[in-house]
Amino acid sequence: MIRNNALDAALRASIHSKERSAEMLAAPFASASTRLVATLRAGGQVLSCGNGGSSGDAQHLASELVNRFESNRMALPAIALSTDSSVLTAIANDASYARVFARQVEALGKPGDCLVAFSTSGNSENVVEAIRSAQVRGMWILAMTGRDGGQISGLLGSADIELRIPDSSTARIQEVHLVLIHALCAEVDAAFTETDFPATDQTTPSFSSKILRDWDTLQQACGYRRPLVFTNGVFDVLHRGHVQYLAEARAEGACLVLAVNSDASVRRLGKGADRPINPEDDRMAVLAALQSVDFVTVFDEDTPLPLIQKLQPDVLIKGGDWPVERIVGASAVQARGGRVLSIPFRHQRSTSALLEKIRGSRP
Ligand SMILES: O=C(CO)[C@@H](O)[C@H](O)[C@H](O)[C@H](O)COP(=O)(O)O
Ligand SMILES: [Zn+2]
Repeated sequence: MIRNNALDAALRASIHSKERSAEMLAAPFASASTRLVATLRAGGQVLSCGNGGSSGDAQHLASELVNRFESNRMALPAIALSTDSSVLTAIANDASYARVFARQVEALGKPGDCLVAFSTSGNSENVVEAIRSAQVRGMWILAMTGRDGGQISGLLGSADIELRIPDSSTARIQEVHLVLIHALCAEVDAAFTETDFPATDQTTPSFSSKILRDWDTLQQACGYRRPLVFTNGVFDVLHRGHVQYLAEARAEGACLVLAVNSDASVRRLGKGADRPINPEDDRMAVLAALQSVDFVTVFDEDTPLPLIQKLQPDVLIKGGDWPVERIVGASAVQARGGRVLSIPFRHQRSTSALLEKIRGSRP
């Protein structure tokens, strides 16, 4: 058998690097794949970037998300930021090469999206700048690094994930990055099977899957989808004011959880003997059909405080009739650095007024 020493050495070194990575990256890889799937399920997109061989990796990942990896599934949104030479040359020429990815993140990134940042040294300035811009926009970072993780490692926050290859050779690090790309894509393929997304509706999961009564299940489903927005209410007879307010609430983050008062808890509010008009199952079904609502749940307590404490939302929202200081759970959310908003009503509508009108028109 003829062997080539250079090839043997490269293959041996690559295998060694892959074996060490298998030992060290199992846990962060599991978090990264779970989080990537959750991001895509929430309608978030993936932006990817890197230089040289890593720009190829960024493109490789995006192509397999947009098209497919090994099995048929819906198309998924991903853009490699190293592909448009007009955009790249304009930014590099008018600003600087350090800004080529950051500027595109500012143009395309939305809260809850993922930036996959490839850098074997962890020090490429344009990748570092892209990470900073993505963090400002409420995106999370999946950093694919090597060596000691460089500057990138120090920039990452608690919401970010680093897959750092334990090697010091750029080539070996890139070789393991490619294995990670394929392993991530296999997890994405498995999560987005044709069964989950039937051919008749390839983009919208069925609305009944948004109704999660069990708070543990809800916490698992939305825990990674941050910034997480929470609101609550009775929502007995849905009207235009509700729809507008929920759309504005959703725009504040990457996922909106809506908790409705149970029928028993509505009765305790003393709105009238015949309230709620619509039982909780019906109210939840109608709300789950709204595009702005990611999950609907129910609470039986007098206030949603226990649920807010469990989910730890980043943004807590009520309608404009609630001043911030009276919003239940406000101090718990603010203590974690979250925001509490009272969204002014743009349409003066109320369920009680609607009901009076209907009753008044009875023959
Ligand atoms: O592919 C290779 C080396 O294998 C090179 O093109 C390499 O990617 C370039 O030198 C990059 O500029 C290195 O950047 P980084 O990995 O340190 O961020
Ligand atoms: Zn290379």
